[in-house]
Amino acid sequence: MNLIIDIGNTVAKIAVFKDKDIVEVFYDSNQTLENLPDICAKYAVEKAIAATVIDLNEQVSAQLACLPVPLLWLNETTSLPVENLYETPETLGYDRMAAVVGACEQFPGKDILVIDAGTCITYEFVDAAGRYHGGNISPGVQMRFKALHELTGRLPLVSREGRRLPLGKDTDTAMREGVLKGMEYEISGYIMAMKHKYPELLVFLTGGDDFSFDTNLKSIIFADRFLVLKGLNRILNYNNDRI
Ligand SMILES: Nc1ncnc2c1ncn2[C@@H]1O[C@H](COP(=O)(O)OP(=O)(O)O)[C@@H](O)[C@H]1O
Ligand SMILES: CC(C)(COP(=O)(O)O)[C@@H](O)C(=O)NCCC(=O)O
Ligand SMILES: [K+]
Repeated sequence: MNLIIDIGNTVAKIAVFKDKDIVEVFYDSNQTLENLPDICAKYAVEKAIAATVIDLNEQVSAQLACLPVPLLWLNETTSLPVENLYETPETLGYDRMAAVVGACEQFPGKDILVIDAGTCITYEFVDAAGRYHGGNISPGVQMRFKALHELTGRLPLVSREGRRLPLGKDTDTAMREGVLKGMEYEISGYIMAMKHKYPELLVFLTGGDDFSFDTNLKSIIFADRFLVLKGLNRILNYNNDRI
């Protein structure tokens, strides 16, 4: 079995895979990886892969250093089943690459836009020949709400849940709709622009912040919450002989 560890800016995701299939997924603190000992005790793990977009504290580094199985760190030196055209592979967040690999595995030979809505929203493009062209980074939903509150004198911290109106009638509804509609327009804008350039485009939506919105583009959109984990699993299997 494979142990997959994806350490994000907000949450760590840990999964166990058997071949290509997810057996179980855990959400954990990125400061403690509390569930890791139990997971290792529960499953006959043979090898592991980890990707992180944060600097790990001593506790987490030590936990990973003493895993009882070989551990592959995903970084710019890792062999990948796609070609990486990012000009600074050493600064790339490898959760982005994992999502791309996960998408290519499901639809090889397709032009794909991957949208990952987590702490940040990332947009990645990989072409039908398996070349990752790069992509864009914008603020995630919680970050938008937090920025409006923290960088102004009078705006409260508004939560995503609550009354929605097409045009705000008070501060709460104005801010909620401003953030959520802004994200929806941003996401559908990317999809439309890329679809214009690549008519056969497929789109994957992933990340912890669920997004379903009205669009006539629905038929080309696949939602897959576990795309990064699946991509990491694919990369681990791809590197089987190298770890
Ligand atoms: N079970 C869960 N545990 C933690 N966060 C969750 C969960 N389900 C949904 N979320 C949402 O997912 C967001 C984190 O998304 P994620 O893609 O994991 O971020 P990152 O990779 O940047 O850490 C949180 O801001 C939260 O709103
Ligand atoms: C863009 C990100 C902050 C996204 O992180 P996440 O929302 O998944 O926690 C992360 O991939 C990152 O720190 N990237 C480094 C910069 C780059 O990819 O070029
Ligand atoms: K993200």
